[in-house]
Parts: sequence; C-alpha cells; structure tokens
Amino acid sequence: MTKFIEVDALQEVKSSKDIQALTFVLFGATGDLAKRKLFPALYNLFLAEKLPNSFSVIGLGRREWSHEFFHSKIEESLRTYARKDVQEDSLQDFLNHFQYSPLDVTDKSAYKRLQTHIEDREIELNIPGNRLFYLAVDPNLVEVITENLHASGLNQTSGWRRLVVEKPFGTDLKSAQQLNKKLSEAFDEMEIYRIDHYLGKPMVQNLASLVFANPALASLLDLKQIANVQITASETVGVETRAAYYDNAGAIRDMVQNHLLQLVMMTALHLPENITAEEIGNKKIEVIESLKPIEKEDAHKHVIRGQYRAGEVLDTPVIGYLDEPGVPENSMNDTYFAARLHIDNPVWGEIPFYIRTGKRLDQKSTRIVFEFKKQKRALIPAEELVPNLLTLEINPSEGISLKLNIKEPSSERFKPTCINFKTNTDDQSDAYELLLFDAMLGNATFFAHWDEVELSWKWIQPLLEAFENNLLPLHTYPAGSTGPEAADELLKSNNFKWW
Ligand SMILES: NC(=O)C1=CN([C@@H]2O[C@H](COP(=O)(O)OP(=O)(O)OC[C@H]3O[C@@H](n4cnc5c(N)ncnc54)[C@H](OP(=O)(O)O)[C@@H]3O)[C@@H](O)[C@H]2O)C=CC1
Ligand SMILES: O=C1O[C@H](COP(=O)(O)O)[C@@H](O)[C@H](O)[C@H]1O
Repeated sequence: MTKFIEVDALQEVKSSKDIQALTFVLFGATGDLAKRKLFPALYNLFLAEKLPNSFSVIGLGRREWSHEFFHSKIEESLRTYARKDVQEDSLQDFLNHFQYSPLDVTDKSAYKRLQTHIEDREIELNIPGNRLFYLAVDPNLVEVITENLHASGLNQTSGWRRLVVEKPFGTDLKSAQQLNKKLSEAFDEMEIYRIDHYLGKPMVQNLASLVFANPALASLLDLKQIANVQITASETVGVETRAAYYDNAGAIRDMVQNHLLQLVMMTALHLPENITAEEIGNKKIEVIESLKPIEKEDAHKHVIRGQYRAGEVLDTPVIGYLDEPGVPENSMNDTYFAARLHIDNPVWGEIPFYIRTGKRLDQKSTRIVFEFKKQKRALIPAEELVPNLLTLEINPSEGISLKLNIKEPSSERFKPTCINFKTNTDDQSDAYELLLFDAMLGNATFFAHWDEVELSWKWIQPLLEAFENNLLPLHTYPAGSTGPEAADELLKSNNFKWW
C-alpha cells in the first residue's frame, strides 16, 4: 500500500518547523555514501534552517572512532563535497549534533549499548522518541540490522520511527520478497522508506508538474506525435573501488532495476493530466504493471549487455573492466545495459521506450528524450529534416531543449536548431537533501514503495536469468565510446537512432 502525507507533492519544501525533534541513527557512518552525500546533505539542510533545533545524529561503524575523530571526518567531508562553503562560525554548532558509537551490526549485545546512548542523548537534547534509522550499508546487512533493532526494542519508541533503506533492495525477486517480509516484522510499510536517489533529482520530481504547468508543452507531447522515448543514464566513471559489490550486481541491478525503471515510471505516468501526491504512487504502479514482460528466451531480441575494455575517457587513458582491481579475470559482468520496452496500455500503445546505462562511456549525462514522428507530407525531402526532439536533461546539468528544423536565411536548406533552457542549479537542493528532508518530515511521495520495487524485480527477473544462463552475448565496447555497436542496431531495426 502506498502512503503519503497530506501535502501536495509539487509544493516547495517546508521549513524546520515542520520536522519534529529526532534522532538520526546512521548505520554506515564511516562509509562512502555518508562522506560523499549524507553529511553534505545534512549540512545544507542545517544552513538552510531546515533541521529542527533539537536533533541528534548517532554515527555507527565498526571502526573505533572517537566523537572528535568523527567530527574531523565530517568536517573533511563538508569541505570536500558540500554544495555551499563551510560557515566557520556555525560549523561547531552543526558538529555538536553528531556523536559516534563503534558497533558491529551482527553483534546482538551491542544494541543495548546503542539504546542507552540514544536515550541519554534524547534526554540531554530533549528529544521525544522520534527515531530515523538510516541503513547506509551493504544490502546484505539490512536484514540483520532490522532483526536486531527489533529484538533489542530500539524500534519500540514513544515517538515515530522510520527505516530508510538504500538501494539495491535485495538482489533478485526472491531475496527482495524475503527482505521485505523481514522488514515488515519490525516496521510497518508506512515506516519503511526505500531510497532511490534518482527520485530526488529535482528535474525528476518536477516531471509531474512540468507538463501540467505548461500547456504549450502538454500540447507538444501529444502521444500521437511521439515516435519513441529514450532514457539514458551514461557515466564516465568505471567500477572504482566497488568491485566486490559491482561485479555481483552489474548495471542491471545497480542502475536498471531501480533508477532506470523509476525513470520509466516517472516519465510514463505524467501525461497528460495534473497529478496529486497520492496519484503519483498509484500511477507509477499502473505503469510498471503494464510493462510488457520480456521472456528470458527473447531477451536477446530486446536487450543488449556489454562490458568496457581499455580506452580513453575525456582524454585520459583508462584500463578495461577485467583489469580493474578486484574484478575476476573471466568476469562476465555487465557494465552496460540497453533495452527496448513497451508499456502495454492505451496511453503508450506501440510507442517504444529505449533505455540504456553504462560505465566508462563518453559522457556523464542522465536525460529523457522524446522523439517526434517525421513530417509525412513530401513538400520537403525527409532526409533534409531531423526529427524534432524534446530533451529533458536531468544530470549533471538540468534543462529542457527542443530541436527544430529552421530554414537558414538566404538558403533553401534547413538546419537543426536547438532552443535551450538551462535551469540555474547553483542554489538548488540536491537529491539527498530533498529526500532526507522528506524522510524526516514523513513524506514518502518520492520513495520507492514496495509494490513498485517488487514489480520492477518481477520484470527484471527473466533478464537476470537470461544473463546467468548466457542466453545473450556479452558485447564489449571501448571505454570512452557510446557503448556496444549492438545497442545502435537495436534502434536501427526500428529506423531510429540514439539521441
Ligand atoms: N557510495 C555511493 O555513492 C552510493 C551508495 N549507495 C548505497 O549505499 C550503501 C552503502 O554504500 P557505501 O557507503 O558506498 O559503502 P561503503 O563500503 O563505503 O560503507 C559501508 C559501511 O558499512 C559499515 N559496515 C560494514 N560492515 C559492518 C558491520 N559488520 N557492522 C557495522 N558496520 C559495518 C562500514 O563501516 P566499518 O567499515 O567502519 O565497519 C561502512 O561505514 C549501499 O547500499 C550502496 O548501494 C547508493 C547510492 C550511491
Ligand atoms: O546508485 C548509483 O548511482 C550512481 C550514479 O548516480 P548519479 O546521481 O551520479 O547519476 C552510480 O555511479 C552508482 O554505480 C550507483 O550505485
């Protein structure tokens, strides 16, 4: 069941007054996500006065850190990754909210110590028992942490309690279902926030309102005129230091099951009407339910998987996937995924959706492109015209552009010309800021609900099996390219190309 608070999803975020005093229990406080995203997001919320005066963050990890050392790590993170300059005069005020406690999550007895720590701080800072447990840890630890939170009674509190779980949620359909069952023994569905940071990206959050607020755009997006929709999430980075996780996950679990399918849902749901917060969840479920299954025997017709070889990315030579530290030399893991999907409902009918993602590609870009049908009348030779494209750029820059054919002055020729609108993102909250704020507020609109996650795994499962049974080739592509040539063929067979 979906859950929402009584706010319009499209409303601007509120202020700190809307968030009750709380304890933020951060599992994985010594890890990469905390350093790169969570501390900077909390800091930006603090500077924007969107945190309550009374809040306590208890950081956890196995490392034997002191509170002071923890503070120095947070400070380092803010100086490296925060969107805004560190304000020297208030930095210590911010850090004073944080304390650290070494804890091995598999050690049941340690949770009693944690409970005392949390309660002491609640008394000291006058915090009612509102507790947000944020699990920034390997997915394999989520179950044991939840079990121990339950067994120790830490989740039985006089205030509200919420559990924020990072993606990927499980590793396949069965494990996700088992995990969900376990979580629901300790928390109600209303209290579980499955975070997918693509849902926190401002352009994604605004998709629903964009068309409604702009009748011109709404009339442009007449579905009868759309030839196809393309969703791209390309990255220049490689596997970095994450081989242990990534070589088991691959692009299919790391990006497709969650981020890309969420983008498909968000893109397909919004046309053509205004949508309330509650309807967003329901419509997303309708979309994912309508996604035509691809049977594993047919996967080779609709799906391309690839792995990068050595090459040059942004003028720098880089090694191939198989030479990356921690990657087995015979790994068949996918670092690239592309597919052709169909949403089998009256709205989207025959319009194909193409999705693709990959590491070590030529550029970092997340975007959605609507390609319009070509002019059918023969007044202008078709080869002189490019299809009109409406592009929504999501990341790293944000904006909207429309590609048109404009006649060059003093010539009979047409030139493809883009009308661009770039959002000024300098002062814009980032995905984790928006999502952390919502989790603390109790607004689950932009979190992945269980139904969506389960339906996404159901759709993905035959493809996982096709990959495991090697029912489709693993293509290679040079680092710095746009991906395997076979991915171009996927579109060519329908007379399209990637944009
Ligand atoms: N990094 C990123 O950019 C992103 C990460 N994510 C997700 O966030 C989650 C965390 O990722 P990331 O931060 O990169 O991972 P890291 O490996 O960097 O961090 C893992 C954290 O888990 C802690 N940990 C591991 N084992 C135990 C244990 N037995 N007891 C207590 N703590 C333990 C580690 O602490 P210690 O070593 O001190 O025990 C560390 O703080 C993953 O689910 C990932 O998919 C999602 C989006 C982006
Ligand atoms: O969740 C993940 O996302 C990042 C890409 O995120 P973005 O916001 O930079 O587009 C990806 O690099 C990582 O592998 C994956 O775990």
